[in-house]
Amino acid sequence: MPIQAIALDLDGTLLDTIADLASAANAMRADFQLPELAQARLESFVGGGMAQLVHRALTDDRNGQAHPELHEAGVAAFCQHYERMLADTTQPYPGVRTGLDALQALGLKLAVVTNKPYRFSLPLLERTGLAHYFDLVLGGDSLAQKKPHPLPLLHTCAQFGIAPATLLMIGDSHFDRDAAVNAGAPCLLLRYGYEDVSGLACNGHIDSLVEAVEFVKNADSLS
Ligand SMILES: O=C(O)COP(=O)(O)O
Ligand SMILES: [Mg+2]
Repeated sequence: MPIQAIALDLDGTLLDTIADLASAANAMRADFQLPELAQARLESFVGGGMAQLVHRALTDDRNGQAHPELHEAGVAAFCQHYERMLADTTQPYPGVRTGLDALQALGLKLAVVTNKPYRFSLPLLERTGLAHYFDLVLGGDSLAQKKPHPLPLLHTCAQFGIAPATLLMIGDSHFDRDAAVNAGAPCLLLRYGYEDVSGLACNGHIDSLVEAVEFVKNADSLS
């Protein structure tokens, strides 16, 4: 069955958000008298949504769990800072607009399926001029579960009236790949994002969204 719709990840896939995310995380750390962390370190903490990022950024540990009261204060501080610096440097990656134009021209429905909170996701898409491409935007807090749970992708399929095997997930992390596997959807991974995905099995590794266009054209059956 051919591909009928695309679910796109946001951070590290459509938008290069890391400088603004890192600034907000470091501003939060400064509020708690914690020293600044390198952007590359904070980049390795992104992918599992804001609550996880705040745990990791406060503890400087991938598996860290901040004390619940500290975490709650950290989330409030992070939100306040990120709201302010949301789109200071954030830009679409090269090839994103060309790729979205081409995918849309193929008649595909497009969705954003991100673990980022919705309150930041839609404004970022609007401020970077990408919002008009999407029929559906799901944040990490839009449903009861987020990636790698299959629910956001299955919800997207239900909204579009399509089968999971015809929804192509395009992302930059194991959260995206695992969500696709769990939903029974095919998946392409971008190499330029926030995780080294070279060792992750999927339907293909690409360097630009433009490369996804050929993949879709050639995809007769991926299930
Ligand atoms: O908010 C995150 O941690 C990651 O967001 P993403 O799902 O768009 O990569
Ligand atoms: Mg991502």
